[in-house]
Amino acid sequence: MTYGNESNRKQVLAGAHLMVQRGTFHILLGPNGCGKSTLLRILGGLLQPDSGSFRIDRPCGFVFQNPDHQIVMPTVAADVAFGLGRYKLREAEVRAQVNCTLEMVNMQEQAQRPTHTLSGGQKQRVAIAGALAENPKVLLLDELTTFVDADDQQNVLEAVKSVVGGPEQVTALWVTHRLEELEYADSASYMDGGKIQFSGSAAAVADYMRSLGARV
Ligand SMILES: Nc1ncnc2c1ncn2[C@@H]1O[C@H](COP(=O)(O)OP(=O)(O)OP(=O)(O)O)[C@@H](O)[C@H]1O
Repeated sequence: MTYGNESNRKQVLAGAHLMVQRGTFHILLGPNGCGKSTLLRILGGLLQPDSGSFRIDRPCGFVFQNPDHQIVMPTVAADVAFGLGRYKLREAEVRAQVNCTLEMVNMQEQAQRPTHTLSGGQKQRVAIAGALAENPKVLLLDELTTFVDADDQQNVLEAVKSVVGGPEQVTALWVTHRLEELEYADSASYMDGGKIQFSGSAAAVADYMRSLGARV
């Protein structure tokens, strides 16, 4: 993947080979600027790569680092319902789907809350519920816990963990800088210089990170 034009080209991905098993929680780690978000955006169809290929289950739900870029409605329930507008569902069906997805992220008690009164982590869970409402096979989650406190971090991770797998075999690809989050993952990868440098179980990646001098 290359950004820029003829006079100012920047190659960001250089043969990033990533394989994630369906129905698992996979963490993607790597230093700032190594290309994690670019890879995620390509997988989510938000960016068109100039070469290479990939296969991914569809539909995919994408959740951004800053929930304020994703939450568009004044209340929690209205926001989760927003994306369902294009499916021509009956009102009762929308209500049922909203309730069900808010329960998945443990936000059912907050359905009528104004979204601007939520904490960062609660907003992330509303954004996740919005993505889940459309029954995605894959959740692409870009640094959701960067700006949240420890309690919210745990709540957001547990919300994602609880929807992974299951009868629908939902897969989560979670980009983060926070190494302690490896304990939630089934598997992980470390990316640097536009390439996947190492992939394996969460424990194997933790060992690899230690070998690079990280405290895990
Ligand atoms: N739209 C763009 N135009 C030009 N360069 C870009 C664009 N988006 C990203 N880049 C550059 O591509 C490189 C990879 O960015 P990317 O956001 O994919 O990295 P990242 O690993 O997710 O970084 P971080 O952990 O800091 O979010 C960076 O050098 C970034 O500045």
